[in-house]
Amino acid sequence: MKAKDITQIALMTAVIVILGMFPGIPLGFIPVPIVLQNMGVMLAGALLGPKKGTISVALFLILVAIGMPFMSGGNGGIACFMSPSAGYVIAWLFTPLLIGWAESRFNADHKPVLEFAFIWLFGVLFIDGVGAVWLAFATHITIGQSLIANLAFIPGDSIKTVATLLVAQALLKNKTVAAQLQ
Ligand SMILES: O=C(O)CCCC[C@@H]1SC[C@@H]2NC(=O)N[C@@H]21
Repeated sequence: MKAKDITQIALMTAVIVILGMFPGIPLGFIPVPIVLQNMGVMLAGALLGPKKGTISVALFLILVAIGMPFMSGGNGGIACFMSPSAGYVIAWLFTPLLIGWAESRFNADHKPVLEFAFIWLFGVLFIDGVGAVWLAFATHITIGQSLIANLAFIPGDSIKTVATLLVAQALLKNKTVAAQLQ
């Protein structure tokens, strides 16, 4: 791995940390807040691809696991992987892999409609689905109830998908940036 790859990974991890500085918005009816951090995870897949994107999210999760207060609201530590939100956080690790794989396999020229579809499928539906199943077990509600409650995340997460797409498309349009990201 080259120095530029390590720099890109570290920068993406920093972006996810910075997005965690925005406090979560509690929903009240489930113990999972609306956060911005999942947008960083989408961006990791859309910009860095499956390998570097996954490493950047893994690095973020390792920092959280060893106690860095990098989750929304300043949370950190191994408890973050056992809380009612843990399903989402664990799904974050696989999201860049899925988005990056789908993009490189089916959308190498970054057509916006397809890119939106892949980010939404793996950055919204996948994360919210895994998170909902874990949440059901953690809070002793049915999976159906949990899935219905999770619908509350879909509008905001869809807006984050559009924002991710716009940032990724703008950066990849620049030939120098695109060449660096290869
Ligand atoms: O800070 C945490 O403990 C993790 C919060 C996870 C929040 C999830 S990510 C997907 C969905 N969209 C949101 O805005 N919030 C939830």
